[in-house]
Amino acid sequence: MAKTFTLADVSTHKDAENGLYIVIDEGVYDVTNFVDEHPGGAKILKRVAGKDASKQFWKYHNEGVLKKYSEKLRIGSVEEKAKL
Ligand code: HEM
Repeated sequence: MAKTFTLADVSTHKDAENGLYIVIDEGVYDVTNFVDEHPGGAKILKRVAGKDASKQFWKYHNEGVLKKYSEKLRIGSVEEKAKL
């Protein structure tokens, strides 16, 4: 969890081969193994892989969802954002 990523690092993880990472606020989440169980569907998650999906995430979920899944999916923080 202590790992820090740049947005450029995250952007290289946008397909099954390299894994699917998404950014929500200052957190980086590895959703590679979660896409197929995502209640909102795999397609919508794959579309934002490698990107900052904070805006989309907060449109459809609340804090409770993030808390519940953080332990399983969060792999680190975004370097640029951690400094803000
Ligand atoms: C770590 C990332 C994510 C997790 C853990 C997650 C988890 C969930 C869960 C548990 C639900 C079921 C509804 C609920 O309990 O609120 C859901 C629904 C949904 N999610 Fe996600 N989600 C993630 C990212 C995203 C992103 C990035 C998008 C959009 C690009 C998205 C779009 C949706 C949509 C459209 C629904 C259905 C909402 C509805 O039926 O009203 N999700 N997600």
